[in-house]
Amino acid sequence: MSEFTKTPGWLDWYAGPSQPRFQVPEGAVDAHCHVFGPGAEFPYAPERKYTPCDASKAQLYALRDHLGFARNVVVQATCHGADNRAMVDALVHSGGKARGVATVRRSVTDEELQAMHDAGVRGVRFNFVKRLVDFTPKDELLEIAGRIAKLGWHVVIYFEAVDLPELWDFFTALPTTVVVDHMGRPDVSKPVDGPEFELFLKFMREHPNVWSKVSCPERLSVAGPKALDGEQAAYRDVVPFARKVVEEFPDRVLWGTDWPHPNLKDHMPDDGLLVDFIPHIATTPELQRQLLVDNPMRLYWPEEVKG
Ligand SMILES: O=C(O)c1cc(C(=O)O)oc(=O)c1
Repeated sequence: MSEFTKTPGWLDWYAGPSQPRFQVPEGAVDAHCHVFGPGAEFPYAPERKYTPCDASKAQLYALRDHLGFARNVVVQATCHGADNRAMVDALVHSGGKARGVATVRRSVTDEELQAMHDAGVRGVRFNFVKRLVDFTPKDELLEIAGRIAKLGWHVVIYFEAVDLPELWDFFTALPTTVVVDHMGRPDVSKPVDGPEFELFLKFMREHPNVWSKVSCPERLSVAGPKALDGEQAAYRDVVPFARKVVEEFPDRVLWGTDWPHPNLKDHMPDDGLLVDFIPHIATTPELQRQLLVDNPMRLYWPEEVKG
């Protein structure tokens, strides 16, 4: 029994997701998902901002198989702070089918970084979303970035669109590939060709080392409809934003379920219907293959990519 009590109002992941109508290409990678605990085995961090339901590696890999994916990238969830044991445990029990993104502090040793590398970690996450983490000084993050660059890792950044101007100089100084979570959380009630999203596109245009996950329509959508009850046109207000990024930067985009969808307040999506969102944003088999196979393989399993 876990001694943890979930944050009030917590929504658990959707049990019994539907079978997607969209068949993902062979070898597809779910490049953004998490494990939570289980808390009794891998306790949540004292400094966490939320306490989730448990979401184990076995449940994650069952979802992978159900949706038709071949591999996962497991991103350290903030409820585990810089204790990467649950994520690393998921990687080492994946049979080589999962890679990971860790959260580390400057106190991490080279031996610990190497052990994580051996387990399949290929990146660190810097989080600037204030409801999720306490502030970390930029000099500490730059020091970490310099160290992990030597391992060939990349930096994943999570921030809100309104904070991009202030973070621009820091982001553009990072010495690695930089992967933006959830398109930098655009406000999709604003125009897709308005100044806020244009700044994000400019960030990607001017910096060829910047990639984006075109994930989390369930988080970004304002007008819906929700991916529930067989809805095949879910989150249509997010489509123009994600489609724009996929079409302009087809070789620098990734997609992930974001399972088990931390901190959703309004509803929990049916992950099968979330997969059916993909062909609305990557509209040709070629774009779908780049998004789901070629790009994540190049970033996370480069040794398996020929030529
Ligand atoms: O928006 C969020 O609440 C959220 C949280 C986390 C995390 O807690 O790690 O990860 C995500 O990708 C998104």
